[in-house]
Amino acid sequence: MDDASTIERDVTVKDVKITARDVQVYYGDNHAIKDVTVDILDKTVTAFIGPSGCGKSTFLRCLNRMNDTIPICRVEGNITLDGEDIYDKRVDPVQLRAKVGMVFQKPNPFPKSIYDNVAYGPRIHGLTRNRAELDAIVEKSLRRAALWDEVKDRLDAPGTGLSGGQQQRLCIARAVATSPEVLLMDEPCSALDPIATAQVEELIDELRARFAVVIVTHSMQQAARVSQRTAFFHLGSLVEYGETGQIFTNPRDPRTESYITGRIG
Ligand SMILES: Nc1ncnc2c1ncn2[C@@H]1O[C@H](COP(=O)(O)OP(=O)(O)OP(=O)(O)O)[C@@H](O)[C@H]1O
Repeated sequence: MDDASTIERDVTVKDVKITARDVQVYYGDNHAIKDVTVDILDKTVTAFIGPSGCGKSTFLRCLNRMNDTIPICRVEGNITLDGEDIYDKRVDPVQLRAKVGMVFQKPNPFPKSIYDNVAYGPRIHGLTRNRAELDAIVEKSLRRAALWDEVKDRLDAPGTGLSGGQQQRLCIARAVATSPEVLLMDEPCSALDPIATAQVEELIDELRARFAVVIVTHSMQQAARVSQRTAFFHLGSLVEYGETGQIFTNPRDPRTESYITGRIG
């Protein structure tokens, strides 16, 4: 076996966190995701890019069963997390979402204190035995979200009183507080100014030391800056998936090339 195939084999065996096989998603009669098969790697940032309406968010939501909450939405195919079928009847979607956390486009802190926003998940999942343990998780999560220094003196203040960028980092702290294994981010910077965007991008890079991160983004510059792997979607299909540098410098499919050079989208 040559070196290249050894490397490829190492990646597929050791580092795959999520597998998707022949995934179809329908909203009523609208076939929104067609035959998507992909392996998402652990400790890697994967970017989903593609023109508006191509299905990026829909596919992202399949990975923690958020589509279950949309009555007309139907998901077919197979998706596993660490080899376990996440659509198995025995899987509790609420538990799954603690393992596969999500951060949305618009920062959406609960109308609670900064502390309670972060403590919410550990409380409902019973992750701590006493206040000291909860305090420790809140501090660790806020540190991981690069927000601790800015809020440590006002943990009782409302989360909604923070700036947009701080609110988004609070939502990231809330998501990491349940010790997820995967973090899904749906255009997490689209409501942020350039400084807050840069902070969140830096944070994403740090988060990948611990988690698999999947980010939907409209910004190709952002995908190039933060991700190691990129998936290009078009009209509900996964057209091309590979190492980010290769996708942006040497795309194999003409549709990918048209998108990254600005001819479609
Ligand atoms: N809640 C929903 N109910 C019905 N149809 C939906 C719903 N969400 C998405 N769709 C449809 O599914 C298709 C894919 O939409 P989706 O939002 O996943 O694309 P996207 O690539 O994330 O788009 P954008 O970049 O504009 O956010 C579209 O045809 C859209 O109209």
